[in-house]
Amino acid sequence: MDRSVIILSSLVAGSRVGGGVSAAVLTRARFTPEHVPTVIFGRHPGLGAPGGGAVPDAVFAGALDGLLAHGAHIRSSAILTGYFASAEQVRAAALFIEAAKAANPGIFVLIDPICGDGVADGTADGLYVKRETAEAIAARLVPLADLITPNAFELAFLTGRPVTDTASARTAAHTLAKPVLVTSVPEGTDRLAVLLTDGQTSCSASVDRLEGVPHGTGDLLAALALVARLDGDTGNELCQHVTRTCERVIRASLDARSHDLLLGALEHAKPAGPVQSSRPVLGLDGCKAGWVGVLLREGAPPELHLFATLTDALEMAERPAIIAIDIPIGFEGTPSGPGRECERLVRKLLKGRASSVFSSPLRAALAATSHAEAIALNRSAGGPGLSAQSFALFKKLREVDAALTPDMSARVFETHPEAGFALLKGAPMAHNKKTPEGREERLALLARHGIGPHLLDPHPFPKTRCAPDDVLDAAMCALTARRIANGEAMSLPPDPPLDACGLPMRIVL
Ligand SMILES: Nc1ncnc2c1ncn2[C@@H]1O[C@H](COP(=O)(O)OP(=O)(O)O)[C@@H](O)[C@H]1O
Ligand SMILES: Cc1ncc(COP(=O)(O)O)c(C=O)c1O
Repeated sequence: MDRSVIILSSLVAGSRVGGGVSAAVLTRARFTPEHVPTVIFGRHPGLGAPGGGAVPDAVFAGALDGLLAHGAHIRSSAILTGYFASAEQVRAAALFIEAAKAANPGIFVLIDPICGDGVADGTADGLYVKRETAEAIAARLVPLADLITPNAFELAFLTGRPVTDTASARTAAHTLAKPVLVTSVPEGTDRLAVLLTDGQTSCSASVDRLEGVPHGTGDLLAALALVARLDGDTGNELCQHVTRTCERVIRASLDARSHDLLLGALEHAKPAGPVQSSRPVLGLDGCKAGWVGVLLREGAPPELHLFATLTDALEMAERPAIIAIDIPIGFEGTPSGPGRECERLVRKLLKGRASSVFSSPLRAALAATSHAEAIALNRSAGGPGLSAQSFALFKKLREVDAALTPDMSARVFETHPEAGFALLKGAPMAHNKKTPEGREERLALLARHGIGPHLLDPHPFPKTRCAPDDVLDAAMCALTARRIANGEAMSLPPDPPLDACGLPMRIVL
């Protein structure tokens, strides 16, 4: 399976709705969209005559046959369906999904049963697609879904039950006997809830009901849910994440007085935020024993952890939502300057302590097994020689590089604790971190930001397993992880280049 996703939905050129929104969200999350349009419109039909028209049924079905012949369904991670122009298109989509599931049982099918909006009383008043199209979606597509994303009206239509609040939404959703993510469930008069239920458990998140919200929010939320699901999120984590991210995009669009959703606000390089800070965050630094971590959780004291491997940290039971790590992520093939761009930018911030920013080796040098070989490989790729200190980190660099994939870049971030301390203080630290004065000034800053001295002082580990400054650095990384989770962090550079493996080369502070 590769990271492609097949989208069967509208193509609305001028408005941020339909399959175009799904494709944009997936692209930002580094999936490759394969979009078969059901209609080609110039603008959203709600804004006036949309122009264009439906893709003829035979053309649509023919394109699906072509995709099957091309093996797209075998390579793809998921199929996402949305807006359909006819019942015949729905039937063709159902046959396509059946064939895809037969060939690739792991393929994930998300059905967004787009058919109407309005009073969710279980009747057909409020359908904006033809009734037979809506009925075909209910009869043919819903049974094939791994996740369904109706709004309150659509859930009521699919189940014949009124949906007036989260309790009635839950009852209606249970009758579908499938995981359902219901959007726009009224919660009193001034809030809207998103409810996720899988038959056994359910969870919800809610937002203020806002005026003048652009079209396309349902498409945005469904695509975000698909990305989250493919990245392994489930339950409350998924529900909170998609609701908050959708809210952020809506608010950014309203702030900019845009009639369309401003998808730039998604900024995949940055994490979703402001997220529920109840999700734990982890700061990590390499140490002799492996990795030392400081875990921050809302309402609980900070915790120290030692991990033998990075994978142990990534998979720890607390499942930190954001992990900030003091180790380079992403390597250049040929040098863009002295070190990666992010390292040059951080050096500028750290006048006086710029030597603490190490220049990463080039990717080719990572394979070296001796210092001499590392120097030779780095030079033959066009880079400078490498210090013994830098070669000493190679084992850790390789471990991180092997463990991370591009889809983890919304969870795992490279940071630089010296720059983090400088940001907290407003100036670079006065003393080297290995001196008693340097330790004192760092402990004091950490204590002021909620990581009290008792956790870190006296040094809690044998020095043969973890050095005192490693723990301070991990604590600083944890504070940065919390800034990232709260949407307060900055990425250097803001729009980072990707390395050959698709990893963003950035330092986040
Ligand atoms: N008026 C609004 N105020 C605040 N959030 C909204 C509003 N409209 C939509 N949203 C958010 O977008 C989500 C999806 O929008 P929704 O209108 O339900 O999709 P659809 O386009 O399928 O009808 C909602 O669950 C909610 O989180
Ligand atoms: C062509 C078309 N019309 C209407 C809609 C419904 O959009 P909304 O619920 O945002 O008004 C969609 C959503 O994808 C669409 O693609």
